[in-house]
Amino acid sequence: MKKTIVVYGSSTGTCENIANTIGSKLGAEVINVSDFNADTVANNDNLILGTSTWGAGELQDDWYDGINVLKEADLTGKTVALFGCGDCESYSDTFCGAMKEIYDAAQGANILPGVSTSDYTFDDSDAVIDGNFVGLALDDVNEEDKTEGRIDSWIESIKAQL
Ligand SMILES: Cc1cc2nc3c(=O)[nH]c(=O)nc-3n(C[C@H](O)[C@H](O)[C@H](O)COP(=O)(O)O)c2cc1C
Repeated sequence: MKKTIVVYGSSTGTCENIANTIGSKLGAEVINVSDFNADTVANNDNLILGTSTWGAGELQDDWYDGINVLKEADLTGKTVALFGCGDCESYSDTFCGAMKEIYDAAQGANILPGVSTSDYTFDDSDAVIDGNFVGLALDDVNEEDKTEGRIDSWIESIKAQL
């Protein structure tokens, strides 16, 4: 695996825990997005980027500066994988929607495929393109029992490209 970093934005610790799990499974460094900057991009080949979704399909607050870092960076040759935390019952219309904002900002990188929506129950999400989430969607609020298996399958599906 090339040089890899996990970057998360988290308001109440859920996405942070997920990021730490992913980081330990990959053996990768994990940082809060508030510490994400141009050097982070320059010094890593693989960026694993995660956000929870707040408001109605909006980014976790700390990600707004991170989005600008991504937009201003030269992402040529970088590989990006996305993950998101949400709540498919209380926010069924905007489930994990914030991943799409990071996906849009990361255009120019090689963005690895996300997961099929077939394992999820929700009404709508901006983060779905052609039947797939743009990253790994997780609902640790209602489906905590599925989280680790979802992480493991997703890592299995992307690790050869990292
Ligand atoms: C006020 C509020 C708004 C939320 N909006 C959404 C949403 O639009 N879509 C979604 O999937 N989850 C939504 N959630 C659920 C959070 O994303 C979920 O609780 C997540 O695990 C929080 O992760 P964090 O602690 O890492 O920030 C919302 C939660 C709250 C309290």
